[in-house]
Amino acid sequence: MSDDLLDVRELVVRYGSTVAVDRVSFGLRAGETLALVGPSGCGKSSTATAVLQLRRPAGGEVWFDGRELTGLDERALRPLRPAMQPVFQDPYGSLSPRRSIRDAVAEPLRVQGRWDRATGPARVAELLAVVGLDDRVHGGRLPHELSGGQCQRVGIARALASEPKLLVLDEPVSALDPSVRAGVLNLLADLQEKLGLGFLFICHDMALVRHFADRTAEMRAGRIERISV
Ligand SMILES: Nc1ncnc2c1ncn2[C@@H]1O[C@H](COP(=O)(O)OP(=O)(O)OP(=O)(O)O)[C@@H](O)[C@H]1O
Repeated sequence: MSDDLLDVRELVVRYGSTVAVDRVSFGLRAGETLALVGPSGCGKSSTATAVLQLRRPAGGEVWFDGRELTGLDERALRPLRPAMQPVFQDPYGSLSPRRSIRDAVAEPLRVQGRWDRATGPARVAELLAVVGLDDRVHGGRLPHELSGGQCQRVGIARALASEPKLLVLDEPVSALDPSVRAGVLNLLADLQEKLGLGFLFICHDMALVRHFADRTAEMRAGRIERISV
């Protein structure tokens, strides 16, 4: 075990006979951003979903916050899952189209048994405020009544509701208008500084990665070729 928040060792992901991730290893400290970059199909998203244990890896180890996850069954994983949260590329696709923004942010609290009728609504308003949205203005709206950038902020608020230590950001601004990308990235950077979050940041835009990441892991054909600072 290392001091890293996340320590991935020799990770292997297979789809049938396709080896999508081939013995990938990296570490990530609290408060750090590690970018995963590389051409389409090189295995970035497969690495992310295997780290999150959304798809169980075929081999290797994933140490998260001092626990090895690949050996745990679903029941043992359940209490650990809130601490590692994904934020996906498509802000609308991550939200239920018929559920209000307020409900979307409240859902993780309810699912995790942390909803309190007295304090829950204020907690939701607080989470929306953290991501720059106003519960009174935006809380009652449906996802299609928000902009892409605002929707992605809701996705981030939902992730924060679980009080995570790690965010796995899979192309979080790629679907957004260039004019709103910087705002969302600045928000993420502020949150990281305030909360000490670790970010595994999947991105294909090298200019953005250079600006945003502490270290960059370059993937090709399922393998990490190098990790640079
Ligand atoms: N559900 C799946 N079933 C079969 N093969 C898959 C599946 N998901 C991914 N693959 C394959 O695994 C390899 C890695 O895909 P992955 O989506 O992880 O790459 P990526 O680097 O994230 O690509 P992109 O940048 O285009 O999202 C590719 O060859 C892909 O075709």
